[in-house]
Amino acid sequence: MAVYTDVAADELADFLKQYDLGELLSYKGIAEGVENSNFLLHTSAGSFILTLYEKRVAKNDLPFFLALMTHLAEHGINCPLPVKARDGEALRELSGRPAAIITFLEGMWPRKPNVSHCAGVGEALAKMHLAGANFTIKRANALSVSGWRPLFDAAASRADEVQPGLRGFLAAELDHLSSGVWPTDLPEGVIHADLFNDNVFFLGDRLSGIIDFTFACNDMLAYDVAICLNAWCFEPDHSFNVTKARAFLNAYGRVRKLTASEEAALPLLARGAAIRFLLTRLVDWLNVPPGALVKPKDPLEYVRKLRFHQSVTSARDYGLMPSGLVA
Ligand SMILES: Nc1ncnc2c1ncn2[C@@H]1O[C@H](COP(=O)(O)OP(=O)(O)O)[C@@H](O)[C@H]1O
Ligand SMILES: N[C@@H](CCOP(=O)(O)O)C(=O)O
Repeated sequence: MAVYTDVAADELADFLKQYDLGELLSYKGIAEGVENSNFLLHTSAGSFILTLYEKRVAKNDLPFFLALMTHLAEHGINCPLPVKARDGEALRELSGRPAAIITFLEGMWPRKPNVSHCAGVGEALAKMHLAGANFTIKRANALSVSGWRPLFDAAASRADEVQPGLRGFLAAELDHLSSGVWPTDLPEGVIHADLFNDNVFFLGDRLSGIIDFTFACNDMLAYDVAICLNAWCFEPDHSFNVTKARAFLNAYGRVRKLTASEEAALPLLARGAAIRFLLTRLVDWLNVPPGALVKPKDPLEYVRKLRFHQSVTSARDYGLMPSGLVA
């Protein structure tokens, strides 16, 4: 459960007086997520999600996330909407943390994603990329290449406790990715940057919405594709499932076709995406705050994924044909 900061019932009832959300009927901490503290609220006006933003979220970035959700919702993407208080502001403070209430989205995230889920995600990601095209607020990706070294430095001295040799493995990969090979000329736009299965809701097999924009930023669109290849196209035993990758890439390409340069860069972008999640997971694994109700995610899952991407020689290995057509 990710609840780093608890909220007392009377404090929450007071907080809600700033909104037109009626009376608080019940609330509970949400047993999922690792980044922020989330609560499910039931009020006489309906169900809502209250988020208290924690460690990795800079307060200055919150207007970006909240405005982005509003923008995407206005452009046909089903995502939560920030709820404004009576003064017109959605961003507030609670228990010493920046806080916001967003609308509740119906659906369930898939515990065992199948090929059809992967296709749904490909289509939704491409639609989100197109919908974000005219969003004017900018936010740099704090967790791109230059953000990885500080994470490595924070974890390096204890990395070998998690797996012998991990420190050297990470150092070599970081050296490679920061040696000038990282692409700089691919199409950019607003990316979600964390579109994992617990951030995509389905009703049956139909994708019903996307949540959790707290890593969203401006970066290469194909980097978002690479993140999803990591998050959606491996099996529980960490073997790569090319059928899922093909379904995902095919569905993405039907909405927004990847350029030849984006396709060629996919193996490298997938390595970058793998080390990014490996590093944040490793830091979190080694630093669980005392008393926090959180289940840190396994960093070693990403060692295996990264090794796979290191063995990839072209986007063909992800199910793409050289022409850009899908097999
Ligand atoms: N708008 C929403 N509607 C319904 N459930 C939500 C919503 N936002 C978050 N949740 C629930 O809370 C969990 C954690 O949210 P998430 O945003 O992923 O956490 P974190 O802030 O830690 O990244 C989700 O897996 C989901 O169960
Ligand atoms: N997706 C990240 C963890 C952060 O995401 P959350 O939405 O589960 O809080 C990972 O898998 O490492």
